[in-house]
Amino acid sequence: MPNIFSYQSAEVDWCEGNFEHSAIIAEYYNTISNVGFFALSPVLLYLNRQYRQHRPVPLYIISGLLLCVGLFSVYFHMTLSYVGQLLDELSILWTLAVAYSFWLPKTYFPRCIKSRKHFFWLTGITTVVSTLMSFVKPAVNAYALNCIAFHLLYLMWRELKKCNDKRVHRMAAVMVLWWVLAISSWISDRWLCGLWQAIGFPYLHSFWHVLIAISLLYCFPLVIYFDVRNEMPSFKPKLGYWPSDSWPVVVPYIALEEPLKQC
Ligand SMILES: CCCCCCCC/C=C\CCCCCCCC(=O)N[C@@H](CO)[C@H](O)/C=C/CCCCCCCCCCCCC
Ligand SMILES: [Ca+2]
Ligand SMILES: [Zn+2]
Repeated sequence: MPNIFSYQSAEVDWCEGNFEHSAIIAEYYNTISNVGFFALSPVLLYLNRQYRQHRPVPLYIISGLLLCVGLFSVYFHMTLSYVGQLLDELSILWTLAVAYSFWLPKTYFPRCIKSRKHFFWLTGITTVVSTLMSFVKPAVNAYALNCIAFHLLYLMWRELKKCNDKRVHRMAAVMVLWWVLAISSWISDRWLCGLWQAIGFPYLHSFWHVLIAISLLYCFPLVIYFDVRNEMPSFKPKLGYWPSDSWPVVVPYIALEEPLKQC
């Protein structure tokens, strides 16, 4: 029986050639391109610090989980081991589960769920079952995870229908654009590897890492914006860009404004 920790024991092998740039790192560019996930957490925590002061638990837990996603993705591409692949996929699954538990607006709860506490239990049980099922055919897991993005898009669209702020709509459009580029790179690497190898550019999966990290940079402020609007009625969310609106490269964040108090 092959050792599940051994190099190249995973079901999946990405298009980039193995051990071409290092004797210990199987896919060199797919490994180093995870750097974005390590930057994402401190950026989210720092820029959204007003939100963090009022709702520290979700932001700290999600930031920690994003670091795990980066770490396990590095381990996976470095070794291409079976354990690496499962850790990579399961860390994404649990990050999504925690994000949904904290941030899914109550209006989207199934009818039988009466409170967020019950929703926590539902997501917890669903995620444990999915974790067990993920061992059946690990190669399918990534496809299932990518499908969740379509549900996220649907949620964003429903929430945007209730929002008149043009800047927020623009930020959502930019997020979708980055995601389309990201998912196109992921699919191209998976399905058209022969073509990319033939032209000597089998690096699309590293582009996916960078592009999905950028789309998350837009996705989280949007989620925070809707959370403040739905769950923190004493504040008004305000979209800002760091370092300033006029810079060519900017990072979005959410500031909290207290609506004028009536005496
Ligand atoms: C109300 C809900 C709020 C949800 C907030 C979103 C939380 C997103 C959390 C984590 C996503 C991390 C995805 C990074 C993957 C990096 C590792 C990787 O590349 N793994 C591959 C193998 O190396 C593996 O094949 C990839 C699997 C697919 C993962 C797809 C995850 C879907 C993420 C949704 C992203 C939303 C962005 C914009 C949505 C339109
Ligand atoms: Ca490879
Ligand atoms: Zn990857």
